[in-house]
Amino acid sequence: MADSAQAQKLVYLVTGGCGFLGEHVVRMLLQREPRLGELRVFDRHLGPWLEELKTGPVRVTAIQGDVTEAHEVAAAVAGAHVVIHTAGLVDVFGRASPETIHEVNVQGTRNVIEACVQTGTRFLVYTSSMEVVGPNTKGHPFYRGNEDTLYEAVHRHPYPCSKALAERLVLEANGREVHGGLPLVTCALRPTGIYGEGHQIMRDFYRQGLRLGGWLFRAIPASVEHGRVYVGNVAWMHVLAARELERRAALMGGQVYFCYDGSPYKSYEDFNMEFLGPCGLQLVGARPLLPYWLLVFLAALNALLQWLLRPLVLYAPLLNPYTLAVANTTFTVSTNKAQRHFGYEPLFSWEDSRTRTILWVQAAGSSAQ
Ligand SMILES: NC(=O)C1=CN([C@@H]2O[C@H](COP(=O)(O)OP(=O)(O)OC[C@H]3O[C@@H](n4cnc5c(N)ncnc54)[C@H](O)[C@@H]3O)[C@@H](O)[C@H]2O)C=CC1
Ligand SMILES: CC(C)[C@@H](O)CC[C@@H](C)[C@H]1CC[C@H]2[C@@H]3[C@H](O)CC4=CC(=O)CC[C@]4(C)[C@H]3CC[C@]12C
Repeated sequence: MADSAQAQKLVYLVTGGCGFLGEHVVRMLLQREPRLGELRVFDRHLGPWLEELKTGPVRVTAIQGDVTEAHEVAAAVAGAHVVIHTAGLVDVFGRASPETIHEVNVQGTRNVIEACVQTGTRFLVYTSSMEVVGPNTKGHPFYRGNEDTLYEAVHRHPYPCSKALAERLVLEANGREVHGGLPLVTCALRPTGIYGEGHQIMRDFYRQGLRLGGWLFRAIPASVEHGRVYVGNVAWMHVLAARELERRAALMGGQVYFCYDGSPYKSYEDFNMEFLGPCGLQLVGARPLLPYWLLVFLAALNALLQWLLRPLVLYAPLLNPYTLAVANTTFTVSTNKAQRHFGYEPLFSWEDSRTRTILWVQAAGSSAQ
């Protein structure tokens, strides 16, 4: 990619490009990557909105494919200059089996790496997660931590296990020789809890509140802080990292970067109310209405019901032992590593992020009526 940016038009591939984050990455690339010649959008489920993107100056190629199929990945990667790998199974609610989560998140990532090596693609940005670090199974808080903070990352749940394994594969692949003899350059971005237009969990909370007459009931102490980051800023960090990865390969190659912005540090539920409150919902209780032991019991009951009902119907409520433990453990980050290494600054202010999200929730809610 050494030629001048204006002269050479580059080919980018975004896996998972029709997902919540992926769509924002696709749109951000089209708006803010002047070197883009072709944008390949690879996803198991292609969105109809892709068609509207095909009328612009950049060639947009929609590829329906599965990252667990190595040949499909290789065909999509061949000829790409940069791969942004966001595809994954984001499941902490027991919808998919542990085997499927591993197959998609780990083997799928392995397939992307091998495709880069075999076809000569040199730059790979991986969407990792805060969950690679924690919260751990011991409930240890991670308070305003950074990439160098010592923390005992202990996982049992399939999702964080798969993200940690995949991230390690990506970082270890940095420096491998690709077809053509040059080295592969990789980095991993670790977003905290992403919110914004298209966040299905936020929509589920909104609809749950509507069903309960406009009320949501506090389950987590307000003192438990959970890091959140606006999806537009996560997309921007991906675009910036992909752009700078060649020029700063020696500095960025094999590195991880937490991804966060100026969104306030609040409990998960209080943060959600920044958007659900203006949409008419109220959070009942200055402190949790139920004792923690009862929440633990109800979460375990949900897990039992999920197991019993699985042959008949998928029962996957928000409350389960894992989501309760994560929500109840402080996890916030504070770092400038991405700013120091590749000049990342949030593109959207907290006020702008909040307004955009509120407008989306209102539209999503009205469609739910
Ligand atoms: N949502 C969040 O709060 C966070 C998400 N992340 C990571 O960001 C990435 C994107 O997550 P979201 O946008 O939230 O999830 P999402 O579920 O909205 O998007 C994932 C996309 O990947 C696609 N996909 C899944 N399996 C596939 C397969 N086998 N082959 C091809 N495509 C496949 C899906 O169709 C979907 O479009 C994931 O890697 C996730 O681990 C990281 C931190 C926080
Ligand atoms: C039912 C109540 C206990 C309620 O408060 C539960 C909230 C719970 C659904 C969320 C609390 C924390 C969230 C996770 C966190 O943001 C980190 C994540 C990173 C990812 O890579 C994927 C999503 C998630 C696991 C996110 C999922 C939803 C929560 C567990």
